[in-house]
Amino acid sequence: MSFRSVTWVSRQLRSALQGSTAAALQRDSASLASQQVTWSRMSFGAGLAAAGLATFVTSLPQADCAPAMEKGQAPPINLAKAGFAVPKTSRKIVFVLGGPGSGKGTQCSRLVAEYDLVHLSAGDLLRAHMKSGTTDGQMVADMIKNGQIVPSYVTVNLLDKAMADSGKTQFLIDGFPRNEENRAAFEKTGMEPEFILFFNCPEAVMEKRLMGRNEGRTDDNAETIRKRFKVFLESSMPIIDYYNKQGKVRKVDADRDPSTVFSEVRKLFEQGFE
Ligand SMILES: Nc1ncnc2c1ncn2[C@@H]1O[C@H](COP(=O)(O)OP(=O)(O)OP(=O)(O)O)[C@@H](O)[C@H]1O
Ligand SMILES: Nc1ccn([C@@H]2O[C@H](COP(=O)(O)O)[C@@H](O)[C@H]2O)c(=O)n1
Repeated sequence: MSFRSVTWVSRQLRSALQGSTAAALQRDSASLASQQVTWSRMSFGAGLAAAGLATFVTSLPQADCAPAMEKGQAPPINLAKAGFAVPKTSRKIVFVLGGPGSGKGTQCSRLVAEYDLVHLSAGDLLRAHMKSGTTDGQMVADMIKNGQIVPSYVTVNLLDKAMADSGKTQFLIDGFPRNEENRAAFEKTGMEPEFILFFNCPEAVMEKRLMGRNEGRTDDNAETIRKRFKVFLESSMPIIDYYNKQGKVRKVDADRDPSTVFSEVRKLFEQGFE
């Protein structure tokens, strides 16, 4: 099914929006049109009942809808904020894997600009957590500085919470799973990836990129980069092999300029989830 295709859910939602209960949203027909486009791009269904969604949309507080509608955009919809939990099994997940500096984050940013996807970087979540002031936070800071993989209970909890808080259903999970422990812990949650987007890049290219990144990361230095490459080869590559045996890996040659890489990434996403 394609990312852009109009699904049962979006069709049901659209017809619900055209009904009398959507009167408040129909005040601005131009805004409503843009809202329909947005929903039709939310392609593969979340498996949520259309009636429930319609009730939720029409019960959104005006404060949430009005500003976005004035700009001619879709109103922000956060199912979690409205107490509407998305079942874990309805989540559509793509794991984004590749060596350190292969360009995962760069390509994820481009993907979220084009598709209705939430980008969750395991590394970013861990970096935010290390500032939490908890014992775990200090452990995470030490492990990142040494290029080690943080225990899965920390990372999986952070990812699960971020997914739930987003109120969305489609996710790019970048930099996870990094080892067998990560993979097994995620599987236990009942969620599974639709496919794996794998950025293949020579070490020398990745090293040059990381040394030039200049984002103040404690692990972007020659010594830690060496350790991260070792961990990638020894612990992360076997995970890519594992998914490859399941026919789930979509590989991209990442040693090209960002736009060329993205045109290939886009093609792989247009294949949808088979
Ligand atoms: N195709 C590319 N060509 C040249 N430079 C790139 C390309 N893609 C990304 N970069 C640059 O390389 C650096 C690393 O990219 P990015 O942060 O996207 O990699 P990453 O795989 O997410 O890294 P990490 O796993 O360490 O977080 C950044 O400075 C980015 O601007
Ligand atoms: N699943 C993960 C992901 C990351 N880490 C730690 O964070 C560091 C930085 O990760 P990036 O994806 O931002 O490069 C990584 O080297 C690990 O220390 C992790 O433990 N588990």
